[in-house]
Order: sequence, then structure tokens, then C-alpha cells
Amino acid sequence: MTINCMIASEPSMPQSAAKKAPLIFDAKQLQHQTAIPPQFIWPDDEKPSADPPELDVPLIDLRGFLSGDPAAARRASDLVGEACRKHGFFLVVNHGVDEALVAAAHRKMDDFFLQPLPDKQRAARKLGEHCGYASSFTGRFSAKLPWKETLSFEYSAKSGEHHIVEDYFTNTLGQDFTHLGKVYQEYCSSMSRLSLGIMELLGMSLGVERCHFKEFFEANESIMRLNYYPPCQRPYETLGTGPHCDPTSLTILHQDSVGGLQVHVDGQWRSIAPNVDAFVVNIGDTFMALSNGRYNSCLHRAVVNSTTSRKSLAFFLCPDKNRVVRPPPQLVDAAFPRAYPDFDWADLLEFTQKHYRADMNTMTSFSTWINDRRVTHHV
Ligand SMILES: C=C1C[C@]23C[C@H]1CC[C@H]2[C@]1(C)CCC[C@@](C)(C(=O)O)[C@H]1[C@@H]3C(=O)O
Ligand SMILES: O=C(O)CCC(=O)C(=O)O
Ligand SMILES: [Fe+2]
Repeated sequence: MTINCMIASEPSMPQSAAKKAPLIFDAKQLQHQTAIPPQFIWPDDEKPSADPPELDVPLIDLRGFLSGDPAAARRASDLVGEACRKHGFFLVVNHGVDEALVAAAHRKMDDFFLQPLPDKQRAARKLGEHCGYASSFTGRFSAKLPWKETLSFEYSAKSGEHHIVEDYFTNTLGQDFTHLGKVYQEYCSSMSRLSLGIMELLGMSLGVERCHFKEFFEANESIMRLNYYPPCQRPYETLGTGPHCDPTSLTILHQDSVGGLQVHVDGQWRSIAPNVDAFVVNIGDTFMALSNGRYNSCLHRAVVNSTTSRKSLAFFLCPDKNRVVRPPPQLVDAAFPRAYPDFDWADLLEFTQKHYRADMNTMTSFSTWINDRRVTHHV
């Protein structure tokens, strides 16, 4: 199996317009090989260890809150706040999302990812854009490549855009994929509804009006990402997804029963055990900014294994692209002065797609970048 390796100049930063033929990576072949291109081998200080300790993640039962019980809402909000002041991860159960829909969303991933590579590449992601199929980002980064394939697409809760997911699949992949589009359209709609409920709990936990963040995200333009992690014969030298904080606002993740999600807590990588009845929820950089830094976006990654492919469904809640991300005034005071500049999500998304590989320092780098750009444009 020939691989055209790209001799890249930059470490693992986004590539400028691809002047070189990118490394062509076919998971079906490489998943059986111990000879792995060096671009996939991570530095010693980032390699995963075997059997990390499990993180005891708060499990929040949403049944009472969703049925309108004020005491249950208060309890759930307190648990959310406690988790967000620690590591920013929590599990939700009795979340109201149909388990058959979740199962269908996982099953339909195989209909796309088990196709031959040329068929998948009909949906190939264009450089600088966030939607489409990416095979390990071989054309995007030159080192520390993630051992995964992804398919990302937009979901919009705006009126008049209720078929954007279905249309994406039909327009990109043809009528044979309309059934996938219908499943993911319904799945994303469920995720959006659940996200707005969690935004109520987050608002309550921060002591702002209960509907403040819910209204901010009512017309969300979110990103749905299907993560497909093929087996890897050197699982302790590679990573499925590298260490990062999500630049988005809220992530609702469903991991299958294989396991592989890890969170960095108190200087240690801890695994989050699979629980197919639960969604894993974490806040991202944009919500950290909306909370004026009172809640932290948390560092996490995904590891792979040598025997089984792993799948995860990640719904990334994002505001309307042109809503200004600014914390409510109640969250700005002498103890918590403004942590980040005003920005709109479109700018942060552009930054992660064209200028910076999201990691644990994205917001610091972005703040510098946006301030410099404002000065330059202002001059
Ligand atoms: C806005 C996004 C950029 C990424 C997908 C969503 C939210 C998470 C981001 C990401 C997963 C963080 C780690 C690096 C990244 C390049 C990846 O491994 O996929 C990020 C995504 C991206 O830029 O495509
Ligand atoms: O697949 C996982 O468990 C995590 C993926 C992730 O963190 C992401 O896509 O942002
Ligand atoms: Fe993530």
C-alpha cells in the first residue's frame, strides 16, 4: 500500500494552501499494520498510558427537571455547577432522548464509514471549512495526526432551516443517503432540545436569569460530528483525538461501549467509562467566556485500541454565528473582571479552522489574535 508522505515544514499547525500532495491514509489498510507513518506517532510526553484510573463523573438524573419539578431542577443545577467548577464534565441520564434514535445514529455511522475511501471522499472536507469528511486530517496537519475519520455537518435551529442536515446528506452523497440525513436531522434536533435544557441548569447554577443562556442559544447553528476510530496496532503511541478543550459552547457526546474518552483532572488523565444510557456533557471555551471564566472548559482526549473500532457522536452547541459572545453583567465584578474580549463565534470558528489547531490554550491565543486583528483593521 503506497503512501505519498508529505514532507511538511510546520509541526502540527494548520497547513497553508496544500501545495504538497497530502499523505493518503486508508484506515482499512493501516488498521492492520504495525508500520505506522511517523506523523501518527505522538511525542513521549503525550503518549497514552495503559489502564488510566477512572474518573468518578457526576451522574445527573434529568427526569424531575424535565417534568417541571422545581426542587429537582434546583438539585440538578447544583450538581451541574459543582461539576463545572471542578473539571467541567458530567453525565446526564433520563434525558428524554429516544434510545432507539441513539442506536440508529450509531448504526448509520457504519453505512458511511465502511464505504470504500473514494466514496467517502465525495464528502471531503475543504481546507479551512469545518463540514465534510476528514480522514485523519492528513491534508490539514503535518504531525501528531489523530487516528480517526470524521464526518461533520451543520445543524440549525433557526426557523426555515429545519431540514439542513437531511439536505446536506442528500445534496452531498445522493438520494441513497437521505435515510442517514433523516436520522441525523432528528438526532440533532433532540440534541438541541437537550442542550437548551442544560443551558437553563447552567444559568441557574451561575445565578443569572434561568432563561438567559437558553435564549442565547435558541437559534443555535451547531456542529454535529461523527467520530470513527479504526483499530490501531500501536495504541500506546497514537491518539484518536489529541488533547484539547472544545472551542464550542457545550458538547453532548455519546460514546459507544468501547470506551476511550479521557479527561485531564488534577494533573492526571482519567478515563470516562462508557455508559450507553448516558450522554457525556462538557462545557467548551465559548461557554467559559460566557461565564466570564467562572467555569472552565476542560482538557480531554480520546485513545484507540488494537482490536475494536470505536464510535462517538459529538454534538457541539454553537450560537448564531453573529451573536456577540459577552458574559451577562452579573458575572463581571472586582473578583471576576472581564476574562476575554467580546467576540462572535464565526471568528473563533475561523481561527480554529484556518489559523490554529484547537488545544488547551485556544482562548488565550484567540484573544491575542482577535485583538491584533482589531488593531490592524482599525488602523
Ligand atoms: C469547532 C470544532 C473544531 C474541532 C471540532 C469542533 C469542536 C472540537 C474541535 C477539535 C476536535 C479539537 C481537537 C483538534 C481538532 C482539529 C480535532 O482533532 O478534530 C478539533 C476539531 C476541528 O478543528 O476540526
Ligand atoms: O470521541 C471522543 O470520545 C471525544 C471526541 C472529542 O473530544 C471531540 O470530537 O471533540
Ligand atoms: Fe472534544
